[in-house]
Amino acid sequence: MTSTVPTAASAPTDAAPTRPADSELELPEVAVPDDQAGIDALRVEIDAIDAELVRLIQQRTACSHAIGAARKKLGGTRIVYSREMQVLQRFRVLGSAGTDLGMMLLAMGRGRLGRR
Ligand SMILES: C=C(O[C@@H]1C=C(C(=O)O)C=C[C@H]1O)C(=O)O
Repeated sequence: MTSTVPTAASAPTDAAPTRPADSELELPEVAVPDDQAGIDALRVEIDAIDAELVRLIQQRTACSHAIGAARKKLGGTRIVYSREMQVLQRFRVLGSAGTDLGMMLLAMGRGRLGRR
């Protein structure tokens, strides 16, 4: 049987116009600091962002597990590859590493059942 689990190979590729090259990512302007205090301030911002990202990833994973458990109870499949491809589409704006990030989030959402 052919596996349809999204992989780096099957994930949306560079061929689609919506995935920018890594050098062309659309990022907000952040002024380059000219002293150590400026670097420290940016690190404070990064730490706050990372803490929020961890919280959001925990929430996302819990939501994903809940949907999977509900579908299992209702007699459906735990994994829906067509939906996973839609999810990956959102991460294309972050370039190739963004696709990798989306794949990692999907793997966390699949949990133990998704491991091959
Ligand atoms: C959460 C769902 O179930 C699974 C997990 C997904 C996810 O983590 O985004 C996406 C599709 C499914 O494989 C869903 O169908 O929305």
